[in-house]
Amino acid sequence: MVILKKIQEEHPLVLNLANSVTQQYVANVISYIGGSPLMTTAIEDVEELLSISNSLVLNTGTINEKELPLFIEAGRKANELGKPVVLDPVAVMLPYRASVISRLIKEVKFTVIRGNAAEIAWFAQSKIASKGIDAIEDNTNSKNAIIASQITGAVIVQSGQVDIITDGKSVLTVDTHSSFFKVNVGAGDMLSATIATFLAATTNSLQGAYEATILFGKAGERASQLVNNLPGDFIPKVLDVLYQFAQEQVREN
Ligand SMILES: Nc1ncnc2c1ncn2[C@@H]1O[C@H](COP(=O)(O)OP(=O)(O)OP(=O)(O)O)[C@@H](O)[C@H]1O
Ligand SMILES: Cc1ncsc1CCO
Ligand SMILES: [Mg+2]
Repeated sequence: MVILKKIQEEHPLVLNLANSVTQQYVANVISYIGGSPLMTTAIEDVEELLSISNSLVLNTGTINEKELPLFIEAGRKANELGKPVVLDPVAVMLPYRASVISRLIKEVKFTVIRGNAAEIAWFAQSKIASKGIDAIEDNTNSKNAIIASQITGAVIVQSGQVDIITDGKSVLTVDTHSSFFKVNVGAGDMLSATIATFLAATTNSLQGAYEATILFGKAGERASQLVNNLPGDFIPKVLDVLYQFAQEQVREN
């Protein structure tokens, strides 16, 4: 895990325009794996913060019309400064959100787009059954992810029972087995932030997204063994295991 080791040496700063539901989990996942999280909602602040950040996450889970200029400004400045940008397009299948993301992707070039099968299908101009933030059909097919990557120019991470990572040419998969990711709200937001932390420590976006997804999946598997068949302790256990994985890298240094 070369990139995880580099994160322990560099403690990259990851700037988040987060949703207002899962911010604490997102901040913690970045911190536990060795990064330094920072959240902002101020357009006045964003240029200064980006100049000291190593990557940016735009999570549109609770975005509104007033906040859209902040998201566009942050994404454009990150592009100008050559900092990687991850998009988490929460429930982009719903009409208002679709209009927001359409405007955002016109102005900002994304390094990685991470979403569930229904969200990624939207970028491929296709459709997968969904309800609100959730994909109902669990698509393990890479077709939409490949098309989405070719249309957007971003590396796509399509999360689900099997995670699919593609740059439109190569397709990598992560097939780990965790009991409680699906029911815990925010696991996807945490994965997006984990990916952004990895991108802050490598210039290889496909490999960075892949290694981040493996790490997160493995933490889920180990956490599943630590919980007593109930979901409430699952995310804290995932965070504990991620911390342990990161500390193993520190000890190896
Ligand atoms: N059916 C499943 N079985 C096992 N793991 C899953 C399953 N679906 C998703 N996951 C895992 O859950 C994590 C989050 O992915 P998911 O697709 O649920 O994101 P999401 O829908 O954006 O979640 P949220 O909106 O709650 O943040 C990933 O690590 C993924 O591998
Ligand atoms: C439940 C929910 N609603 C908007 S964002 C969010 C967290 C999952 O992304
Ligand atoms: Mg989500």
